[in-house]
Amino acid sequence: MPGSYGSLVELVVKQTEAVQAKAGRYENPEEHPFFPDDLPPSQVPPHKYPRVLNPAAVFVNVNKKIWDVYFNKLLPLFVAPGDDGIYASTAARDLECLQVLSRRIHYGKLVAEVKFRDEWKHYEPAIRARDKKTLMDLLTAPAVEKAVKKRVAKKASIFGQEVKVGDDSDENKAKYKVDPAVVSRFYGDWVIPLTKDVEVQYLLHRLD
Ligand SMILES: O=C(O)C(=O)C[C@]1(C(=O)O)C=C[C@@H](O)C=C1
Repeated sequence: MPGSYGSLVELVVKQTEAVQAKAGRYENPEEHPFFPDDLPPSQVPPHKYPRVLNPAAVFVNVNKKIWDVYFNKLLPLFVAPGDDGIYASTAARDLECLQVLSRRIHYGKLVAEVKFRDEWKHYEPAIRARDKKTLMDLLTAPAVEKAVKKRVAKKASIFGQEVKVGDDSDENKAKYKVDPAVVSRFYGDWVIPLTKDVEVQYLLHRLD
């Protein structure tokens, strides 16, 4: 792309984020911009979001990593190679996917806050010692991770199933838009680890 935007998707994301910032999107602590520099201020009356997190939470933003993982790890797992030329619609879908992933991963802040409140006696010394490994061990729940991976595979097989009528030969053979095993693997390899990364980063600032 000519100008300073780099790729077309960067142009679409930057410009859309600027419009959404004016509409107050990033006043919501659950939303994180991919290009936080130079965003215009909100032009809508402020909404009173409940203050649940430590204010330092605003400094935790792993969207750079999410961007890299989305384009370089996730898309190659299931997107057919080639060029259909429909760039604007594709970039719009990319932005939707990126925003959903970002919201899910940054929910780690809220999860970490709940864990801290439940078990602050264990978390506090590790935070003061800036002991990332202990924090990671404390917040990790392998059984929950296993259940999450199973659940997303099931959801992908239910909601991502191609619906066919009148083709009896194929009736019993489900076809999926995205292989459920790929979704499960993507969660195990990237979504959950990035969520945990957010949790640790947030906890390190929890006593600021
Ligand atoms: O549910 C939790 O306890 C979380 O911290 C979230 C999550 C996840 O990303 O799904 C991350 C870490 C845990 O090991 C289990 C699950």
